[in-house]
Amino acid sequence: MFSKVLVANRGEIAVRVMRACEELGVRTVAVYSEADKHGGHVRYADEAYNIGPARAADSYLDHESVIEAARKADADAIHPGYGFLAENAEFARKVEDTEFKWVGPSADAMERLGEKTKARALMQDADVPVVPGTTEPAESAEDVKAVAEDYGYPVAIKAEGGGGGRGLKVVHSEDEVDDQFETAKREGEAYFDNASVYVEKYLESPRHIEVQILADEHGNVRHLGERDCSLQRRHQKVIEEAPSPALSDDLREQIGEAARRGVRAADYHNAGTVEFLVEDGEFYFMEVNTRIQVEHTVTEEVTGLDVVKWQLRVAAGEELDFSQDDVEIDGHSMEFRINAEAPEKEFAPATGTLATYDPPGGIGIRMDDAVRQGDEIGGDYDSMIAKLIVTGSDREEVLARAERALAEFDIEGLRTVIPFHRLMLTDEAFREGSHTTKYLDEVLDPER
Ligand SMILES: Nc1ncc2cc(-c3cccc4ccccc34)c(N3CC[C@@H](N)C3)nc2n1
Ligand SMILES: [Ca+2]
Repeated sequence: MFSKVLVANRGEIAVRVMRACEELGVRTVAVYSEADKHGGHVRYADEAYNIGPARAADSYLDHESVIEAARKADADAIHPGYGFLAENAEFARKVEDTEFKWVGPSADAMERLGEKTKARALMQDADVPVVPGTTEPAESAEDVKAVAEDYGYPVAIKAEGGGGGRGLKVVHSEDEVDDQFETAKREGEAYFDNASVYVEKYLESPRHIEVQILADEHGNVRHLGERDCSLQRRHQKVIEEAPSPALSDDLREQIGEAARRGVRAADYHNAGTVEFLVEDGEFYFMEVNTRIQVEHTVTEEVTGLDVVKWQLRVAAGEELDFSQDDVEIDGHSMEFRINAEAPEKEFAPATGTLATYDPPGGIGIRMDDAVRQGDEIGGDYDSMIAKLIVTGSDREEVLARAERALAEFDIEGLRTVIPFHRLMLTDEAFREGSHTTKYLDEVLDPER
């Protein structure tokens, strides 16, 4: 096991990784920008290095600054967290070429799976159902029409460099194809520096189901069950849960095994998430996230497995010491992202001072955060300041416990989405688990 790990991130995920290190007897190194010099992750670490000004491009995204800090600290490994450089194959390759171990999949695996059309072809070869469409880039509007010929409208034109809702164009009829195709390529070039697009049958109201994977460097691949991320607003996940209320046990088993096959075929190691769309009892591969995710927590709560500790052990060459049959889903868990945003102002980012920060407690409550009362919350980075994870024996108990926890949660001095979460818990569709990925957008912005 490593003796010292540098966490190339900030906020709650940096503290999360450092907690795993603490439990493994590993010393921790924080990196921070000028804006974060009093940050929670700096307070928590054994040592900390300034890597630049507030602007992420000049600090948390600066390859050389991060590697330089690892050298100064004489760290053994670098854990990227999520966001920032976590899925940057170029940086992963740079780290692989240094004396530091990269805590994540290989740069090659990231590249194999990062290219959406390559990933789709690879999954198809592994008998993983993919959303019907092309596994090669679309060269012309004719390719779009060909998919519509086979599967009907609407179809989706997706940018190879897109993801997370960016670079997705829905085409409802043939007369829209030419313009939408040209626009998709132009925007792909402009936003992702990649004009390549591909085509899929557009599923009208899918659930967004993702499977947590752990794979060691000795050929063991396990899935840790699924998460349901269907409650989203403009492609931002709001509440995630495990297990999904929408899957039968049979579908659960099929999706988990498909995810394992796909990851094995990709020669993938460490933690990863295989994303699927589920509609009418069918599931379709969408993409792989080659990083630890914000919502990994709900999987940990229902399996009892510490995914981040396993990332560190696998990176240190250890074997997964449990079989697939040992993985049991017990109970139910929901994660509420606590964002500094004003729900009444279209969720605009909010800044201010945490005059009061009094999170809930009690049975089944987990808080993953890096803030404390009195902290300044600026607008330099993403708006999530904490995660409230609520676990219980079943979904009903989680809903009741979440209502209690959100009622206890007291934040003054800063607008947050807590009132929105309280409202969601009174929503009929959400309470019965029948919401789809479109539900929120249709409820909150019906005219969109
Ligand atoms: N062929 C096909 N059909 C339906 C889809 C539905 C989504 C989707 C997934 C999750 C939330 C959404 C919210 C509004 C609109 C779409 C979604 C989707 N996403 C959204 C972000 C990225 N992960 C891919 N791709 C889709 N692709
Ligand atoms: Ca994704």
